[in-house]
Formats: sequence, C-alpha cells, structure tokens
Amino acid sequence: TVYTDPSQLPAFKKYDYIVVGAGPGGSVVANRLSAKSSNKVLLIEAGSTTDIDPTIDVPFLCTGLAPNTIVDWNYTTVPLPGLNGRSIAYPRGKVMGGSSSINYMVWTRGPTSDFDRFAAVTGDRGWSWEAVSQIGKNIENLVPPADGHNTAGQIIPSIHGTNGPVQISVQGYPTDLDSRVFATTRELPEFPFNEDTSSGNPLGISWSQFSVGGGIRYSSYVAYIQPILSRPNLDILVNTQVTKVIKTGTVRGVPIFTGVQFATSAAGPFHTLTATTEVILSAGAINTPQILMLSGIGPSAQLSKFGIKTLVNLPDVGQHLQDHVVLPNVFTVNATFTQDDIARNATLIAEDYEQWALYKTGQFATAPTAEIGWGRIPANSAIYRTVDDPSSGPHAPHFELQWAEAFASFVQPTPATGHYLMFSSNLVSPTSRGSVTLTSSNPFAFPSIDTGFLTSAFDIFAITEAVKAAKRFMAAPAWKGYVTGRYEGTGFADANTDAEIAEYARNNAATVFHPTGTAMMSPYGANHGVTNPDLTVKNTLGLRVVDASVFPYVPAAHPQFHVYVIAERAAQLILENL
Ligand SMILES: Cc1cc2nc3c(=O)[nH]c(=O)nc-3n(C[C@H](O)[C@H](O)[C@H](O)COP(=O)(O)OP(=O)(O)OC[C@H]3O[C@@H](n4cnc5c(N)ncnc54)[C@H](O)[C@@H]3O)c2cc1C
Repeated sequence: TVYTDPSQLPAFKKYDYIVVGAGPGGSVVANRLSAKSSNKVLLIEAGSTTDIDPTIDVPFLCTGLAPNTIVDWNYTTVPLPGLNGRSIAYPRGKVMGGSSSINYMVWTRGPTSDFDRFAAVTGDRGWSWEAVSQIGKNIENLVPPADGHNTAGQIIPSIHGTNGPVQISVQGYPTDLDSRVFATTRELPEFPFNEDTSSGNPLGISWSQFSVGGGIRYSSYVAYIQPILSRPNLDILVNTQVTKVIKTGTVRGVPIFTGVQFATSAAGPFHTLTATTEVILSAGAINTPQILMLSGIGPSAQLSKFGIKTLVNLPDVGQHLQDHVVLPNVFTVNATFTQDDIARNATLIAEDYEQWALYKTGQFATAPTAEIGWGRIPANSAIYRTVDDPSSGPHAPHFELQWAEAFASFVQPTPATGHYLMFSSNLVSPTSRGSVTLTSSNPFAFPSIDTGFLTSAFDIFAITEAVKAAKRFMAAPAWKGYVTGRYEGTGFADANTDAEIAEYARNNAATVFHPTGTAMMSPYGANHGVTNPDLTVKNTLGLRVVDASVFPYVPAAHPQFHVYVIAERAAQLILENL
C-alpha cells in the first residue's frame, strides 16, 4: 500500500524493516527484503510519487528536472574557495526513485581496481571486482536502443546482463557528432576506441550506455518498486521525512537504533515507529549523515554545538565527502541543426513530446549526452614529483570526457542564437574532500554542504590536463570545417596557458552530482569510518546505511551502477543473517 501521509498508517501495523529513502539504495533493499513474504517492510520517502512530474520518464528532458524544482531538494553548497568563492546548485532527487529519477541516466561501471580498492580498504573480499561483477550483471537488462539501430561493435553484449530489473541501452539516433568522435579515435592514437568502457577497463572512448529501456528512464522506482507495488508485505509512505533514528535499547553497552521519527514539516506532528529487526538508512550522501547527526550519531563536538546529545561518537559522519567536478567546454560549430534548436522551438518540443508519448521513440526517447571517454594524465607528469597517483590503478581514469550536441554551462544562460557543442572535462579521481555538517538541530533546516572542489594541487593540475586533452581532441582533422571556435562567453576562448585554464576551470566548474563518502566503510574495529564492511553503523545495533554515503572513495565512474551493486549485496547480507 502507498500511504501519502503518516496519519494514514494503520496503528496496528508492525514492520521488521524500515527503509529510509527510495533512491537506488533503498529501492533495492525494499524490493529484496520484501521478496520474502514473511518480512514486513516499510519504505519511507520524503518526496512524492513520480506522477508529480511526468517528464521524469522522458530521457531527453532530464536536464529540466533540477535545480530548483519540486523533485529536487534544492540544496546549494557553501561558497567554495576552489571555485573562486562561488556557491553552486547541488541537486538531489526528492521523489520516488530519488536521484535516479532526476539523473542523466549515464550507465557506467568503474575500473576493476576501484572495487578491489574497496575490498582492500575495508578488509572484505566481498567488495572486490571478482566478487561483485556477477551481482552487477544481474542488475542489468540490456535492450535495444530507442531507434532499434544495430549496435554491433558499440557494446560487448556478453559482459552485460539480460534478465535484471534495470533496462539499459546504447544511445539511440546516431548523429554527425558521433561519426566525428569515432573518426578522431582513428586519427589520434592518444584517444583509442574502446568497444565497451563498462568492461572493467574503461580507458578510451565508447558509445554511451544509459539506464533507458523502451524509450523511458529506468529509475530505481521503475526497476525495483513499480513492479512490486501489490506485495501485501510492503508499505510505502511518501511525502514524509525521517527526522531521526531513535535508540530503543542496549545490548552489552551497545545502543540499538531500531526506532524512527518522522514528520511532514517542522511544525509536526512527529510520529514514531520501531522496526522489529532493523532500520536501513538510504537517504543519500547528503541526508544520511544529516539524519545520523540529528540522532546523536556523529562528531560529538559538532553535535553539542546544536544541543544534540552524543549517543555514539563517530567523528567521520558527514566527513570525506567526495564528488566529481564537471567543466563544460563549449565550442561553436558550423551546423544547421543542433539540440539548441529544440530548446528554442516550442513547436518542435510539442512534436517530439507527442512522438515520445505515443511511440516512445524519437529525440525525446534518448538521453541528451553522446559519447563517453576516460583518460589518464601522463605518467611522467610533473605533479607526481609531489603527489602520489590518487587513482585506484593503471586502468583507472583521472578524467572523463563527454560530448553533447548543444550549449551547456552552469554559469551562463543558453544563447538565443548559434549552434554549439559541449565537450566536458570531468575530474573523476579527486583528492579534495569536503563535508556535510549541521546548521541547526531542526531536521528541516538544510545542512551545510562543502564539496571541497579544486582545493588540492592534484585536482587543479588534473582538470587543467583534461581541458588540454579536450582541446587536442577537437583539433583533429575530423572536426575541420565543423568546429569554428571556442566559446568566448565562459572565458574558454581565452584560456590558453595553464594558469588561464585553471582560472577558467575555477570560474565555470560545477558538480557531476556524485557525492559519496559521508558514511564511509572501514574495517571492523577501525576507529575511523562510519560503517562496517557489512554496512552496519559502527558501535550500534539494528542500524545500517545502504546508499552512496558508504563508498570510501568516489568511484571513477558515474556511480548509480555502484549504488545498485552495494544495495544488492547489502540485501544479500541482511537476508543471510536471518
Ligand atoms: C542531476 C543528477 C544527475 C545525475 N546523473 C547521473 C548519471 O547520469 N549517471 C549516474 O550513474 N549517476 C548520476 N547521478 C548520481 C546518482 O543518481 C546517485 O549516485 C544515486 O541516485 C545515489 O543513490 P542513493 O540511493 O545513494 O541516493 P538518492 O538517489 O539521492 O536517494 C535518496 C532518497 O532518500 C530520500 N530522502 C532523503 N532524506 C530523507 C529523509 N530524511 N526521510 C525520507 N526520505 C529521505 C530522498 O528524497 C531520495 O529519494 C546524478 C545525480 C543527480 C542529482
């Protein structure tokens, strides 16, 4: 049953598990635990059902879902020193499916060494690539792209699953841009073609894969919750924010946290419920640490500042926030049609929408970004004289390259005329780390988010190298006559020296929306970290975190796949314990 207000919950109902948050983490856990009919599961989500915005389903319209919408938490960061003091929008999905309902649907698996590093730093081989790769495959259902084109040579089907809940597909409707990108891979040996960057060795350039199937977005809601709405042992409570977890007892001095408090506004009323077995926090990398701290689980110095009694002193709650930096480099192009023309033409939008609504085909049935590439800074770079390579291994990327046939900027509005190509340089192995801290003991007050972007020597070096790589790429013969210049409005046209490129990066960079690490895993018994390798919260009982907060390092990839992986394994661990 889906309840839209806490007052609707029948008083007699008891739950074995209460899952907080319906993003990829919470959706998977709620599904897998309720697959066993004797488990009674309650899933609580702060946002509403997805029908609040029908464009959620439309892949092409993803960029309109945030910031400043009803399906976004509408956070902004603090002024970021590395971005010349700019505060940036920090979208997080607030709707069933969480951020997977508003994300850009890019589907990537990181390098094998990322998972092996998780295993190494947690002391749990269960997180190694070898151990999780089958779990990952079982999540996927590879289907044809929306235009049904032959994808031979654009993906290696044998490494993907075909029976899992999340439909994935190669980008649809190839364009001129695609031919030029792949022509460049033949012209410049520095940028090799990689038939499938999800193989565990992502280096090189490939067709993009998306969590899109049959022309619609496959969010965690569509994949994991919608198909099981009729399960009698699963209840879902939407529009309701969990304000803290509650200590319900103690075993040999260890506090049990199986209670939750929730409300729809700061004015209350505040309701409570106790799970008979476990509470699973899947509120995402910003809200999970906020809930922990509001509950008295976190750095005691910070908690006492807001009059919150420390029940479990865990200094790393909210710390070690790691995210990827996006820097959209805009080129002007000699074209008669780019995606810019769609945004400027209401008739075209209406037509494309109608085609999508009727047939789930056409421009709107595919995501707006095109190819994807992953690269490393040269091994003989000067930076290595002072800094160790922060990547997880020799096949792990430092930066990502991504194309779209349109203007894109986080600081400039789209110009009313002209045709553009966006070629972003993203930093995916940052050494900078930030934090999520409380601003108040009021659970409805926004936490303070500091991403720490571009505050380390390595990060500014790597983003500068990534811009230079993008420039070399676009100087290949394949772009002759098409690319007419670098866009002036963002300062890109004048970013020539390393110092100028660094300044241009500080003025234009934003987030790829991949926060992780704020409840990071560490070995059992370690006095750092927040969660154990089985994702239980240290020095507690009955409480687990299953979401992007637990990664000790941000994956060098778009992370949704990785969140599904940790959630599938977490569900296995919970079920095995019974
Ligand atoms: C704009 C955007 C674009 C992105 N693009 C991509 C992409 O192309 N590819 C990719 O791989 N990744 C992408 N990501 C990242 C990816 O979506 C996230 O890593 C992933 O969704 C994280 O899953 P999660 O379960 O940890 O948290 P979330 O998906 O954020 O889910 C958390 C859920 O918990 C709910 N919640 C929070 N607090 C409470 C509370 N107190 N009580 C009740 N419920 C609560 C939230 O409303 C939300 O529904 C993008 C993210 C965004 C925001």
